[in-house]
Amino acid sequence: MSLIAITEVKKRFGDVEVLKGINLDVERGEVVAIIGKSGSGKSTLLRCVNGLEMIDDGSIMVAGAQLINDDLHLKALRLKVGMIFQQFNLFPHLSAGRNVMLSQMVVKKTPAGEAEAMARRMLERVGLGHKFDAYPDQLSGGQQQRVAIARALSMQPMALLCDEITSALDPELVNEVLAVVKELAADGMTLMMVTHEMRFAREVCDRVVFMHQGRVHEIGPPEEVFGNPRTPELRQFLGAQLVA
Ligand SMILES: Nc1ncnc2c1ncn2[C@@H]1O[C@H](COP(=O)(O)OP(=O)(O)OP(=O)(O)O)[C@@H](O)[C@H]1O
Repeated sequence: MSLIAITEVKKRFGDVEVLKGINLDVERGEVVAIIGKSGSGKSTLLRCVNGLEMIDDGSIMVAGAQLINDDLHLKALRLKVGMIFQQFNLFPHLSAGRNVMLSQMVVKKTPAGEAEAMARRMLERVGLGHKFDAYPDQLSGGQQQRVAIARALSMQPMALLCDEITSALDPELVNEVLAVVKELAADGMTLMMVTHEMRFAREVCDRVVFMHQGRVHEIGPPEEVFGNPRTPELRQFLGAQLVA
């Protein structure tokens, strides 16, 4: 059984249908990149998987459980599926360690001692074991994003959704964040990532989904999607990336 099963998912905002019947199964341990032009529906798809947006039609199953729009189900879902955003959303008045502890204590009711031990382990895992007491404004953007990754990992999710997590970073800080993601992938974490980092998608991902106008337009292993694009839309998109 797939860890994430997306079937005929439709989503509209007002009159505009943004997702027009998405089918996508993500297996345990699989790393899936989602690429496509601005406005093609990539973020909306991730947000639907995490229950941040409600779907209008179709179904999403995570670990065999149907995504249902009520508070209890959504809370359970968000424990299974972590999400990391372009903006790091750390609390500025809390240290890195406290930021990582907080969600465990609030959402999971983890006792402080246990949450601290987990925070130290997860900060270590993203290479920031020495920054437990540092405040966000004492950290670079790349370090802040790694704290956000540690925070998501501390909830022990079954899968992580990454929405353009390097887009707000200065170019020289992108690689340190991607290196962490690469390690997570090597450790077997299931990942769905919306990304503009084509080289990374090619190197690290098992499958690449090209979205176009709310549909999965092409899907396949990176060597196929990047090496042998079948549709003019994907060829044009990849061409524009090369020029950019
Ligand atoms: N909350 C919302 N209300 C109304 N329209 C929305 C909302 N969220 C997204 N949209 C619209 O849905 C479409 C798809 O947006 P989405 O953010 O999913 O695209 P994307 O492929 O992730 O683009 P980008 O690469 O620019 O982030 C866009 O036209 C956007 O304006």
